[in-house]
This record gives sequence, C-alpha cells and structure tokens, in this order.
Amino acid sequence: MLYIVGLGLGDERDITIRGLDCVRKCAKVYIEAYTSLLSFGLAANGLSKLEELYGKEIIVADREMVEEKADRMLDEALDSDVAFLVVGDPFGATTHTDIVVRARQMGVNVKVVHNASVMNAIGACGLQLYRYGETVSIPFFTETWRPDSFYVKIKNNKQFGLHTLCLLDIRVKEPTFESLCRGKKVYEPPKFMTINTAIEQLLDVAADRGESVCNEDTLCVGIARLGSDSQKIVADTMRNLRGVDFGDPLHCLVIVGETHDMENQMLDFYGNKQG
Ligand SMILES: C[S@@+](CC[C@H](N)C(=O)[O-])C[C@H]1O[C@@H](n2cnc3c(N)ncnc32)[C@H](O)[C@@H]1O
Repeated sequence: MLYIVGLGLGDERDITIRGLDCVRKCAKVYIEAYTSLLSFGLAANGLSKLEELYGKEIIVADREMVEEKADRMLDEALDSDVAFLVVGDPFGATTHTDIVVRARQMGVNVKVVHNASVMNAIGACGLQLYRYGETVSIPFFTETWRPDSFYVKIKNNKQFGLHTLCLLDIRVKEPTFESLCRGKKVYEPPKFMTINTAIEQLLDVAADRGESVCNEDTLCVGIARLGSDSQKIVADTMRNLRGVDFGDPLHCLVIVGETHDMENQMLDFYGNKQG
C-alpha cells in the first residue's frame, strides 16, 4: 500500500492523527522535498524534528527521484506499506496526481490522507474561495526566457471579476548550465520567488504588452508562510507591496477581483500598516 500523507502548512505537528498512524505503520517513509520544502524548515533541522516526532527515519525524495525514479518507491509499495509525505495536501501540486496515476497503473493500492493546502488556506486573507478564477504559476524570468501565459489567465479572471491566486516559482536542485555542458551536474543553491519579484515581473509583462490588467494601482494581497506562526498577510496596491519585506519563503500573491463588503472588511484588517 502507498499512503500519500498531507502534512499541512504550519510545522511538523500539523500532521493528522490518521496521517501519523499511517507513517508509524509503514516500512519506509519518503518526503517530497521540492514543492514546499522551506515552510517546514527542512533545510535546517526540520527533518530531524519530523523524524523525532514521527518515530521513523525519513528519506528525502527530490524532484529527480519523484519524477524519474518513483518506480522504485512504487515497487516497494507493491508488497509493503510505504508512506510518501507531502507538505500541504497531496493534491495541492500536479506532480502528486501523477504519482497516483502511475501507482494505479502498476497495481499499487493507494490511500490518501488529506490536509490543509495553500489552495484552501488562502481563505485566511478574507477573499472568498468561491470567487477565485484559475490559479496561475509565475516562473522566474531569465535574460532570454520570459513566458507570460499567466498574464492572459489573470486577464480572463479579471473579466469575470474573479480573484487570482499566483503561486510563485521554487527552484530546488537545478543543475547549473555550465555543469550540464561539462556532463557532471553541479547544483544551484535553492531559489524561492518573493512577492516583490512577482510584482516586478507582472508590471514588466503589463508594460511589454501595453495593457493594464495589472498596474501600480492594482490591489493585491501578499501572503508569506501561510499557516505558520510567522504568517504575514498584507493587502495593498502593487506599488506599495513592492517595498514590503515579507521575510522568509514561501510566498504567494493574490490579485484582487471584484469584492463584496465582507471581503473589503477583511482586506482593511490586512491593510498595509507600513506603506
Ligand atoms: C506547487 S504549490 C505546492 C502546494 C502544496 N503542496 C500545498 O498543498 O499547499 C507551491 C507554491 O505554493 C505557494 N505556497 C505553498 N505553501 C505556502 C505557504 N505556506 N505560504 C505561502 N505560499 C505558499 C508558493 O507560492 C509555492 O511556490
């Protein structure tokens, strides 16, 4: 059996009792370490805290392992109990749906234990979950690569008065270009997009396109470390949010659509006290 267990967003104690029962009975425990790594401080001593609380050794599965070598984990799950831990909810990232499909194709039984995800905890900022359009992902721009399909989606959402949740790029275990040329991989340090960079990129795309789906006066909500004790939520215009220090990752951004009275009251509560 493969147990895919959501860990939630806060810290190692956010696992559910059902999730913990699964982990404790499994022969092997893997943790996905690239879609939401830092929220659990896994880069520091977070992993040993997890191992201590769960009473199990935990194997860190990086992107390569999950996307290319998952068959080994799935083979093990054919004749023993294996847990795959995911920060947030198992279905909060598309990769994990892929694992479920591959497991079912191999005849592996799968059980999912749900938990809070950025996709629903975002309700904390006061904008109603029912009034969001398509979620977008904003990738890091490079000198030569500036994909902007997210912009059209934001435009479509805005046309219907809907809010847009923007998930921001995470780069973990990316090989350097030079090392790829030399045939021996050396990895870049992990990179997490900040709300400030996301806003810069959004304003750049708007300027390139000569459209003002987003401009300096667009109302947004910046959210950092959602669900943790140090969560920070600030609602303000892009102009003002650009200068706010949101601190450590992970960050995401909501572009506000049409709002109702209750939503406005919540946004006032998160109004930028620094800007
Ligand atoms: C692919 S999603 C992973 C979602 C995760 N599996 C879940 O269910 O919440 C990763 C992106 O979501 C956003 N995100 C995830 N957790 C967050 C948090 N606690 N606070 C703010 N943003 C978060 C960040 O923009 C991050 O790059």
